[in-house]
Amino acid sequence: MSNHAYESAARLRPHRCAPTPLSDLARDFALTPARREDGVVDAVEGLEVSGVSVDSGDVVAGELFTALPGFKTHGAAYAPEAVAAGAVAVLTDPDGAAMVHANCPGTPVLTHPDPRAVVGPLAAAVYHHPAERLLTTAVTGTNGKTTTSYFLDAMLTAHWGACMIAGTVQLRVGDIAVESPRTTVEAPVLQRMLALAVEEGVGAASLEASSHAIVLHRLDGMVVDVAGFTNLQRDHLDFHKTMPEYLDAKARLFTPEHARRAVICVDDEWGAQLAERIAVAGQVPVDRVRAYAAPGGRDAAGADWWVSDAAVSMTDSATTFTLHGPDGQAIAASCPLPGLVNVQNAALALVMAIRAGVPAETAVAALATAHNIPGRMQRISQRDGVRGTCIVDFAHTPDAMELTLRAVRQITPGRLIVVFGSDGDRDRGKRPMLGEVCARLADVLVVTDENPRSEDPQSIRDAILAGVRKVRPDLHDVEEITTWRGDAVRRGVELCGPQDTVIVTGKGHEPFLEIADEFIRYNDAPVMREAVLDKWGEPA
Ligand SMILES: CC(=O)N[C@H]1[C@@H](OP(=O)(O)OP(=O)(O)OC[C@H]2O[C@@H](n3ccc(=O)[nH]c3=O)[C@H](O)[C@@H]2O)O[C@H](CO)[C@@H](O)[C@@H]1O[C@H](C)C(=O)N[C@@H](C)C(=O)N[C@H](CCC(=O)O)C(=O)O
Ligand SMILES: Nc1ncnc2c1ncn2[C@@H]1O[C@H](COP(=O)(O)OP(=O)(O)OP(=O)(O)O)[C@@H](O)[C@H]1O
Repeated sequence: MSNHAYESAARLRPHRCAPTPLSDLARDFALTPARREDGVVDAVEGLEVSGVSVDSGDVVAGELFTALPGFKTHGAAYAPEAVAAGAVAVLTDPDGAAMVHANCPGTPVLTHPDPRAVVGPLAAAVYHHPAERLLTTAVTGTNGKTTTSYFLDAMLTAHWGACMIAGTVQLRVGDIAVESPRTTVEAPVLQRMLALAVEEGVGAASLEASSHAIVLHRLDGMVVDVAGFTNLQRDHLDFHKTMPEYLDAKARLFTPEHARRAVICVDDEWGAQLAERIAVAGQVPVDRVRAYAAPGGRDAAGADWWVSDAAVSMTDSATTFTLHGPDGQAIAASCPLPGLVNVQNAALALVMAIRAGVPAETAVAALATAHNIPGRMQRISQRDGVRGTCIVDFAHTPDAMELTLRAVRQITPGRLIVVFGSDGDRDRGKRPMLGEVCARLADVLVVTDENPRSEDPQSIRDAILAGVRKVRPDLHDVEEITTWRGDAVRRGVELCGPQDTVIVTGKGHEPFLEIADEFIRYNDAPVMREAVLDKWGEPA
């Protein structure tokens, strides 16, 4: 998937970018013109660049190709492709320089001991520091980044007229929206998007910041106006090794190099620690938000903003709550997505928006309309006496599934139907666990395929069903759809009565099914929409 998405992200470039002399970049970023084997030093005088790329497949004429030493290979190996696409020069580390000299004899090379660390600030300079001309927010945390960043998108758009999005689901500037290759794109891609946003008169940007991105310098070179933290849960320990190390990565976002203000959810112990750390450092003003106390979490004491009276409305599936502020504010809000986790996301987004200068009433009104987040509790049909509630969601871990099903149960007077599967070539242990959670919390289970990849789909379904049988050997309402995921979604809708909810989980916004080594275009939302239309027709 990433390759398709990465190619399309190439469209998000400014139309004009005044070129920058390479010698200025060499001076400002301590880049050293490389010395060739014959002793001659590469000359950069008179050369100019009008863009930066770290991927050879992404280079357009006039750009500087930055060849990074990678985890798998060295970017210098791809310099010939970059030069063929029109790269003016190559920036790399001393190891890469020899490789580029050997393979691209006429191309000047600059070196830096750590090109990954310098490419963000360098790209910001080449694109003329676009972040300084926009209002920017960034959300980090294990869960809730996408949802919170879409709530912010709605709030910032309501106040500034338009907002750019860069996150897991989408890269969007003005009318151009493309699939996102990852949660946080490489620094040059981000800087280009910001430059395009400035050109297009887009006033604000809502970004997601993954911990990988923070560690790998993808956000270097810009200071976001308001950075927010949702929560920290066990994840990515292959990359960060321990939870404290994982928190350290997130904490870097809340330093003056990266953010002007911090808004931290202190519902879990990690958020509380982080807020404390930022307050002690005293460099970035911090607001603490308590939406609810997660197990091991703190109570309202120690929070600047806190939530009370959270209640689910059965009529429109929204959750209402009151957000109290440090100046005695009592802001009545309605979050269009069910569940306490979304109250956390909504409360965080409201405080971030208010700190970004959005009037509270504008932010509250925008939040109430923000129910159409692709694949995040996305409502395709709303219960109205005739039709049932139909939802597409992204939950794909046992914890997320549990939270999601509990939230959906609260808005379901009838039966809860879940359509789900589990990934192939990934964590096998979670398959029976997903089966167990669904068997405990739902009434009807439709088991299907997610991304079988190289595995036999039957064996994945069998593992899920073993989990189901372990906790509910008596459960009869279990169906296995072996043909095609779309058939399972249609079956779920077919089973859904007027008091029921059907939720399809696991793929959310994702636009492909990965079967064997093929990427097949597929998305749950349009399939469910078509099934809803076939069953009930257009809503009155
Ligand atoms: C672990 C990690 O983050 N790796 C990143 C790292 O890759 P790498 O060091 O392995 O790169 P490599 O394959 O060795 O290639 C070396 C260099 O050659 C370049 N290259 C490579 C091939 C080619 O044809 N042309 C070319 O120019 C690459 O762009 C790279 O700069 O540097 C590359 C760009 O320089 C990133 O694209 C790559 O992200 C990979 C694709 C990735 O999957 N990252 C994931 C783990 C990630 O970042 N995930 C987080 C979200 C996590 C979450 O919350 O779920 C995210 O922000 O999406
Ligand atoms: N605040 C939250 N706390 C815990 N779980 C959450 C929270 N918000 C959402 N979730 C769960 O996590 C899933 C993914 O939500 P979301 O996409 O907003 O998070 P994310 O951090 O962007 O994750 P990803 O990068 O994988 O998209 C949701 O389907 C929901 O089940």
